[in-house]
Amino acid sequence: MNPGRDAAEAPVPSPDAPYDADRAFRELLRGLRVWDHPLPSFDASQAPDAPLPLFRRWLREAAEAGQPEPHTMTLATADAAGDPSVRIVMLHDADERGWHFGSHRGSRKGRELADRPRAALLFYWAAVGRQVRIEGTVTAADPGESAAALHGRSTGSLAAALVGRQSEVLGSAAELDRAADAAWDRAVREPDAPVPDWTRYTLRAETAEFFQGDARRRHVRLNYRKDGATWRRELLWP
Ligand SMILES: Cc1cc2nc3c(=O)[nH]c(=O)nc-3n(C[C@H](O)[C@H](O)[C@H](O)COP(=O)(O)O)c2cc1C
Repeated sequence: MNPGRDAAEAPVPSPDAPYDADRAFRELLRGLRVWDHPLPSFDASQAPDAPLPLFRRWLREAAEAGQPEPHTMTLATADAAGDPSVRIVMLHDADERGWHFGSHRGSRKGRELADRPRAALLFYWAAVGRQVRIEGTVTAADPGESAAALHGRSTGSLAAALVGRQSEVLGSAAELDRAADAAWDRAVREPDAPVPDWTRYTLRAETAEFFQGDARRRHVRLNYRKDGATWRRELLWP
C-alpha cells in the first residue's frame, strides 16, 4: 500500500500514547477533499430563461458522470413553530407544475407540510461538483392523482407504502418484519391496493439556485427568482 504524502508527513504516534478519538476524527475530516477531480464548467450567461430545462440537463449530466442516485434529494420542511427538519426523498418527476415526490400524509414531513406548505429541496451531485437548491410552495395532489402515481411505480414502492405508519414509534423489529411481509404479499396480489395516506406532493418553485463548484473555489452561483410570469436571473457571490 502506498502511504501517500499525508501519511508520510503525519507525526508517528508513540506506541504508549493513548488513542485520541477526537484527534483521529479531525484528521480524518482534514484528509477528505472536495472538488479534487475534473469538473465541468458552467457558463451562466448561456443559461436558459427558466430553471426547469437547466435542472433536467444537470440531472442527466450527473447521471452520465456516474453520480449514484442523482434523483434523490434532501427535502426540508418546518413545523408550525418554525423548527426545521430534513430527510431524503426521491424525485418522481419535474415538469412545468413543479418538482414531484411522494410520501405519507401522516408522517412527520406530511404533518409539517399540512401545517405549513413551504419547503426547500437540495440536490448535491459530487461527480460534477454541482448543487441545486429549490424553494417554494407545496401542494398535495388529490387522492385519485396520488393513487395513480403510486400504482404506476414498482411493486417495492407499493409494498413500502402499504406498510404505512411512517414516523410512528416502532415497538420491535419483529413487528416491522410481519408488516413488511404482509405488505409485500398484498402488493404482489393486489397491484391496485389503495393506500389512502400516500400522497403525491408538488413543489412549485419560487427560487432555484444552480451552483457549479470549482477546484480553485471560483464557484458559479446562478439564482432564478420567480417574478410574476417570468424568471429573473442573478449571479450570487460564492
Ligand atoms: C435514498 C432514500 C430515498 C428515500 N425516498 C423516500 C421517498 O421517496 N418518500 C418517503 O416518504 N421517504 C423516503 N425515504 C425515507 C425518508 O428519508 C425518511 O426517513 C422518511 O420519509 C420519514 O421522514 P419524516 O419522519 O421526516 O417524515 C428515503 C430515504 C432514502 C435514504
